[in-house]
Amino acid sequence: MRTAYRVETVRAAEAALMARLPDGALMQRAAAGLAGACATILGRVYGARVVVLAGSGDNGGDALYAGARLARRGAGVSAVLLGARAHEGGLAALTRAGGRVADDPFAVLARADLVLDGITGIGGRGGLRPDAVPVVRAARGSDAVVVAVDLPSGVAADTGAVDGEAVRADATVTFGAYKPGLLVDPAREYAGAVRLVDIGLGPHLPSVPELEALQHADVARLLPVPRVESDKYRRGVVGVVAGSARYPGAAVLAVAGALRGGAGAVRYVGPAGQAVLARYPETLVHAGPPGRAGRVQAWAIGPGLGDTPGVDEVLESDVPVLVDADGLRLLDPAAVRARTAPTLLTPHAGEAAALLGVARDDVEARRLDAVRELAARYGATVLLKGSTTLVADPRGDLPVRVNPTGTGWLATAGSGDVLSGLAGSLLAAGLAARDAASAAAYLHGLAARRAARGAPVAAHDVADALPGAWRDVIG
Ligand SMILES: NC(=O)C1=CN([C@@H]2O[C@H](COP(=O)(O)OP(=O)(O)OC[C@H]3O[C@@H](n4cnc5c(N)ncnc54)[C@H](O)[C@@H]3O)[C@@H](O)[C@H]2O)[C@@H](O)CC1
Ligand SMILES: Nc1ncnc2c1ncn2[C@@H]1O[C@H](COP(=O)(O)OP(=O)(O)O)[C@@H](O)[C@H]1O
Ligand SMILES: [K+]
Repeated sequence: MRTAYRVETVRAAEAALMARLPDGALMQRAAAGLAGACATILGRVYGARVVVLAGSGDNGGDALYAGARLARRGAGVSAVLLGARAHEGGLAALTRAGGRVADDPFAVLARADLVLDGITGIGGRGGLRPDAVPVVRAARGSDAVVVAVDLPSGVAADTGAVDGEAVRADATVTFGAYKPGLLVDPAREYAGAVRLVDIGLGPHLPSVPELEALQHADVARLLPVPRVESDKYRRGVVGVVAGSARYPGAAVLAVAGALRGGAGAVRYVGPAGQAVLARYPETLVHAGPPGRAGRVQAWAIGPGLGDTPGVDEVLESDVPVLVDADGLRLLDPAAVRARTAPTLLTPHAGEAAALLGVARDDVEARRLDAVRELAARYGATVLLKGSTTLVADPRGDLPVRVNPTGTGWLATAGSGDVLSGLAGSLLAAGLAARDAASAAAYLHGLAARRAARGAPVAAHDVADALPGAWRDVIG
């Protein structure tokens, strides 16, 4: 499990740790880790040209001390000082080690092999200030590798928002703990490859993080396994209510996901039964309505539904319900809040925006806030799809889960339908809504990577790759 903590929490842990250490020890740990990471990136430190962009706070201090360490190993290090002052100790160390303050920032940047972005870290507010913008652009425009110190300067550590201009790093070396912005877009994209340097913060961090990202072993523990006494009903039956005369394909894709999700049987309910059977003869089909289709352990409703009724009826049931796509447009918020069995809503940014009554751009800029707000408002588990898929629980004291798998190739019509079926199937197999959502997103993203391997994929390719992804996860 990978975890991320808010700035306030990191600062409290740092204060507790610092109280037990000599002055400056923590910064030296950070600088040593940073210099080591830079040495790995450079390959050869001796003779390398390094530029340190130093802001006025401790983030600049880390960068200057790391610059000093690289200078002692034979790198030519120049500092570009941004802001009213520079970290005194860091600048003195750099000078003592043979580094110097650049007379012409643009000249040194044009020849740099590596640029350290130490403008702002967790103390940064808003985007880059105007004096930093041309310098950062010159760094990005050069051939140098740009390494962000703790965080890319200009991104919001707690939300992942990027208001204004920010550093686009090739790599980020972060200290003590991941911050949410390093795992959530849009900021995540600015961070490049993220490396965590241990500075001893672990024992001082609370047990519940702000965010958590599951890994293979975590997902493997969640996935259902048939037992000797299992039969298809005990494994769970998932009811899929999807598709319409206009969009029969959505029904086929949702069923395709559901068949690979661990339920023992898939019951399709709706007008696209023929199309479903033509592709998946193992499906139990029923024309509807859902209440007459027979018992299920969970419903997944919504993909390609058009205006077909059924959402109200499904929400009245006493089993877990997943609502996606058109179902989200048709649902009555009061009916969701009144439910006693779990509800899982799976909007993309546009659907989330409609549910919240805000603009789509607002959701994309602040995904973490949006998913939490939706979960609280609807009293439901919410899986917010997109470049960073997030899962929030209505219980606000649980960490939001961020999905680490996936690929931009998943942004293809119908892939969300596969995800709905898959997550619905995991619900029917008995997983809690939060686990079903995060395990489904994980497998779905992994399947897409396996299917794509750098080339475009269709939604049904993703469904076909799910058993392989499942095998990867359980090892
Ligand atoms: N607290 C600690 O014990 C440790 C802190 N460390 C480093 O210290 C950093 C935090 O240091 P600080 O609290 O001094 O804060 P920062 O250095 O992150 O930023 C604060 C400074 O930047 C200025 N600033 C704020 N927003 C700005 C903007 N948009 N553009 C330009 N300047 C801006 C502020 O006026 C202030 O001088 C961490 O990110 C990490 O790099 C590490 O050395 C590890 C130990
Ligand atoms: N930029 C992106 N990077 C990675 N995954 C993405 C991106 N955009 C969308 N996705 C994923 O692709 C799927 C698309 O689902 P959705 O928006 O419901 O499309 P559809 O309704 O056509 O099936 C979701 O799993 C989503 O997380
Ligand atoms: K930085």
